[in-house]
Amino acid sequence: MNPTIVVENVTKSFGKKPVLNEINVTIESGQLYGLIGPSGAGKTTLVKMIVGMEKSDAGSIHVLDKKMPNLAILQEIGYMAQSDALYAELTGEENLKFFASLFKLSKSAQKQRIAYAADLVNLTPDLKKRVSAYSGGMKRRLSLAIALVQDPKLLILDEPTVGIDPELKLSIWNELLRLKNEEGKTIIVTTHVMDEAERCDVVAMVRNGRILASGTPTELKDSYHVGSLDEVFLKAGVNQA
Ligand SMILES: Nc1ncnc2c1ncn2[C@@H]1O[C@H](COP(=O)(O)OP(=O)(O)OP(=O)(O)O)[C@@H](O)[C@H]1O
Repeated sequence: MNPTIVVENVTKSFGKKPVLNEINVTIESGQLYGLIGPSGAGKTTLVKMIVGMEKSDAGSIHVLDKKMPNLAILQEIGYMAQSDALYAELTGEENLKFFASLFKLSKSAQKQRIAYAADLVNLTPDLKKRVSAYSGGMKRRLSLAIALVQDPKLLILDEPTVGIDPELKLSIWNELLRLKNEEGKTIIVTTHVMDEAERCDVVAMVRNGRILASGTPTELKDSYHVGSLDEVFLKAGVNQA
């Protein structure tokens, strides 16, 4: 099977500021792929390009064999952005219904998916409340539920667990692993947190718009002769400087 995502020689600047430099990434079907790096490294810009929301200056991106941007492929992508794009005057349930209606789902499948997604993020008791009355963490959880609602082949989650308490964070990670292992979903997660990176099949360490190193967590630690991904990041950064 072809890889789900192929990013080739992608370069991007905003004005005169280079943000991504010659990025190459291949993500296989059914892989949980982590993009890890400090604030401003370029992770969000890269995932926005994979989704088709930003255009690269050079290079190409293919998702499920289609060159991005491609409107039809959006049916296959569940995207959770870093800033919540929610309708504040609608309830949580109405937001979920609205986003579910954008996808090819029957009415009964829609109902089932909304119940599943709301339950996963512990929002079922709050579905009838308006989003304007939600806390920051509740809005993050609703955004994650929206990304999952259409049952996409590919999940792209930009810092999905920021502002979420440890217990729920653990259950979300367990569900991501289940979606990968049992349903064969391909998942991209961006994170600042190394313990989340440890759970990924493959990790790419991003800094200053470049990929410093990539591989499985074990491969990375072995090749840098260190015991943690934090140390890999530090060593890889020194090599770049
Ligand atoms: N629309 C834009 N216009 C101008 N500069 C931008 C724009 N979007 C991002 N940038 C700049 O691009 C760089 C990379 O930003 P990006 O959001 O991709 O980083 P990130 O790794 O996702 O960071 P964080 O973890 O804080 O979200 C930053 O210096 C940011 O200021």
